[in-house]
Amino acid sequence: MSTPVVSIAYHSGYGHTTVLAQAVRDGAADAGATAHLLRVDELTESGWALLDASDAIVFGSPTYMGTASGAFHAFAEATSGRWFAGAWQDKLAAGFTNSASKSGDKPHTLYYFQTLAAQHGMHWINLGLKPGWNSSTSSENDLNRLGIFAGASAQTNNDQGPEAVHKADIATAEHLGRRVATTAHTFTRGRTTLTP
Ligand SMILES: Cc1cc2nc3c(=O)[nH]c(=O)nc-3n(C[C@H](O)[C@H](O)[C@H](O)COP(=O)(O)O)c2cc1C
Repeated sequence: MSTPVVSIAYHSGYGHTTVLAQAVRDGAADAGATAHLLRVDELTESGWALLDASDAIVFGSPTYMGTASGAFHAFAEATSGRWFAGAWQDKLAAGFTNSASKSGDKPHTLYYFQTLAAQHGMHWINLGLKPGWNSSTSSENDLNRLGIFAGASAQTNNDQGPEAVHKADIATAEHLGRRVATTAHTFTRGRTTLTP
């Protein structure tokens, strides 16, 4: 049985989103995937080769000015050669983001990732969690405490460092990593049965 490969392609300006990227990686590894952590602003040829060989690519970026960071957008533009070649067609995709405000327009960053994935013909994996922290009996320690379905989201105060990333948001990112790895297992096994 082949082990699915999950790559996390992310940017982080000040380290907060790196904490989430590591959590996605840990969740994917916990669910039996080979997981690679790749900064999109430091991608080498071997990094691109890892992305090309991945079953799933998880996009991650802080939310800057209501969308992904400039560094992430530069990476997205650099994937256009893969778009022309259809190189990432039928890979799995998912995403995560972090911002300072509770909303901060961060769903838009995830919708942007969804659009990027769709342009490549990739299959989007959503978070698969009910919203937390939305009733009198729930708490900010709930998984998916920010109530966003498209991917994993985090809110970190703008006057605190990466150590302040909320534990519930880290757990939510780990959940996403496990979900991507589990789905990748299903896809890779399914493809094996379909290939003569
Ligand atoms: C240029 C810039 C733009 C930002 N825009 C937003 C924004 O639109 N919404 C928001 O809530 N926070 C915004 N922030 C705050 C960051 O999202 C927040 O500090 C985040 O934790 C940074 O993650 P990082 O450490 O991975 O770079 C912005 C920060 C910067 C530097």
